[in-house]
Amino acid sequence: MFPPAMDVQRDRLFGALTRIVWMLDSPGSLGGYLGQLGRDHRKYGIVAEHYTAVGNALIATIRRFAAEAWNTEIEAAWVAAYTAAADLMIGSADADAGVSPAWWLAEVIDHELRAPDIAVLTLRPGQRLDFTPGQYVSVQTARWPRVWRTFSIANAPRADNTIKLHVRALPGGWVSTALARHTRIGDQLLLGPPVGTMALTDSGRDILCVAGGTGLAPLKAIVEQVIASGRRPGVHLLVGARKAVDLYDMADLVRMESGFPWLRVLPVVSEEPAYDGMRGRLPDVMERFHSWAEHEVYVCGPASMVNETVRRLQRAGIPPGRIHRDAIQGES
Ligand SMILES: NC(=O)C1=CN([C@@H]2O[C@H](COP(=O)(O)OP(=O)(O)OC[C@H]3O[C@@H](n4cnc5c(N)ncnc54)[C@H](O)[C@@H]3O)[C@@H](O)[C@H]2O)C=CC1
Repeated sequence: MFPPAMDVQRDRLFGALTRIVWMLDSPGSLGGYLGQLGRDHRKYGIVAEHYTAVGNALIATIRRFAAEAWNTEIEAAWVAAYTAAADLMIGSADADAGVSPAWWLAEVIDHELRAPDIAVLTLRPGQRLDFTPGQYVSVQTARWPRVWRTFSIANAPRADNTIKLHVRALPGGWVSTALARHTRIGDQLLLGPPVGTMALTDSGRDILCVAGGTGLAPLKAIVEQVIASGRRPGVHLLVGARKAVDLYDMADLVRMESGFPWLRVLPVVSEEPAYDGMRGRLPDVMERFHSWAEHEVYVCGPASMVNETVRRLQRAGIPPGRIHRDAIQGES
């Protein structure tokens, strides 16, 4: 079910276990997370019996390495936690099976290399793909069977069911390089179900979006949704790139801006002293530019940039509930 190189899969399993243990005290969020995880696992062909096999192997492994720390009480706690998690995943996979495919076949209908390493792909899934702006999908290419990598959907839902992905070819990134450099119009890709919890809230507040690199994708989808909603909040979209040549979506963003006067798009370049526009690192520019104390804020990009930006927003007194980010597994 999984690719020969298991590094990413192992990280994901460990990440999921860690998250389950941390979230045991908040069953509501744990249920939402495991529900998505269960639906997402359908694309591997996983069925209920596999959960029993994995649970037995997992608990045997922990027992062995825990050595003297292990006792019947701990074993019972692990079995209860694993069983509850597996039941939630199986239940949501079963419910999903009645209404949605396990994966989608999607045709590449457009492929533009917008910067030396960045491509924007337009895909047409063969079946209806319902999603919420801000969500992401896992993608598999024919070049790398069973290797899935996640990319955010970069548009709000469209009548023709097409979606766009923003892909930077990373050094050593199998899927990202295949998508950016070796994929052509007419190729078929596999998509997993849309997942992720970053979504537009209904607060009516003005909005700040801070986008680093291709982290622009889900934020552009959210801004499109604001525009389509008919609401008129003020929206500031800070778009960061290291070099001006990496501002790969400006033509589209400027078009959006001219059609929606409440939107201001602010490109920021961090590593090109001669750049004739706003220069600096995103968290610094964000602080310099304005006070965002009353805004709803959405942040996406490299993990270090997101962490730093969120830290500064919290320091400025913005409550955590108004800061929206998503943990997305990047290419490795
Ligand atoms: N392609 C997609 O659909 C999505 C991608 N992402 C993530 O977004 C990231 C995008 O990466 P690249 O385009 O390569 O971005 P990049 O490395 O070129 O950086 C983009 C911007 O972030 C700033 N930045 C980078 N590190 C920073 C730090 N430590 N502190 C402050 N600012 C920093 C840069 O100055 C620049 O403005 C990846 O980590 C990817 O996993 C997240 C969601 C969706």
